[in-house]
Amino acid sequence: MFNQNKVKLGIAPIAWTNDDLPDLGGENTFEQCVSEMALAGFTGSEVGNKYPKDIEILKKALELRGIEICNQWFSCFLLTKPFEEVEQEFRAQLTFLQDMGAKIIGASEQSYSVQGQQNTPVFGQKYIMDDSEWQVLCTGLNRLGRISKEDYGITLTFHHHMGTVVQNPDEVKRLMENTDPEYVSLLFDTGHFAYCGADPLEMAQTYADRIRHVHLKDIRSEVVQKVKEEKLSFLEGVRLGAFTIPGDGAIDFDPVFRVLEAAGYEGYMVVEAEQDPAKANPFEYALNARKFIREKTGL
Ligand SMILES: O=C1C[C@@H](O)[C@H](O)[C@@H](O)C1=O
Ligand SMILES: [Co+2]
Repeated sequence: MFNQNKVKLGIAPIAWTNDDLPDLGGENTFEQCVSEMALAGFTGSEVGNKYPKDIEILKKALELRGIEICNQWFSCFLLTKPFEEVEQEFRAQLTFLQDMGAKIIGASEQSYSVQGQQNTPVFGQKYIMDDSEWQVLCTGLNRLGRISKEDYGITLTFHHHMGTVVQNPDEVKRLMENTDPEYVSLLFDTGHFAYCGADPLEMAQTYADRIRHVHLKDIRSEVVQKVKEEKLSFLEGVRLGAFTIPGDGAIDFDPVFRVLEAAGYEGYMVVEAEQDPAKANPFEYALNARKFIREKTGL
């Protein structure tokens, strides 16, 4: 059994409004989004573009609904920007997260990423780092992780992601082996592992002791196959429904939950299932995801 007091459930606003494809759910308001998250039984949220920039307004809106910010995506450009520039942006985001009471920051290396390019195929076009770039990335992440831990009390988790320099299992392995567990943890995203052809269960088993944040997303295999065959971009795949909520796709979540449970996982598990809200009603899917997690974990 998961420890009911130590494991919390969140959901990402990306199912209501997709920041990478703003026409998806552009009509959904911030208030609708956070109200439906709470109604569906979630207590945590990540941060979307529609969230109020005024921190007091944001805090009040979340408090009214019993929701807290549990993580926010951070785009690192360690390979292509001076470290000091990355550090400055990182500290600004950490200041916000600390103010919001969050304990996690989810970093992704976005240098050379094709994830946001509408017309670049996501399979076969990703950038491969050379040895010196690996060195820059791992050293930079260790430095950022130390800053977030020691100056802000926030854990840096690294988000492996389709179309980025750290996508495949061998890349995640190299990153984990060459970063300090004290400063760099793993943001385990079931959907991104399954999408690139990795086994989320094997990844959970391998990195159980490094996982400090979880994104629960499922994939529709036939859509991922189409993305591969027709050389589509990551975002075209999102529009077509490559991702969905846990329990609605190809991933067997049961053994994954058992591995996290056995490892004594503590922290947030966040449903993150970006798809077209016109086809997949976000409130309905949030309710279904919550029900699925309750049935599989008792949480
Ligand atoms: O954590 C994430 C943040 C999104 O912006 C991203 O594209 C999505 O796929 C994801 O896993
Ligand atoms: Co994710």
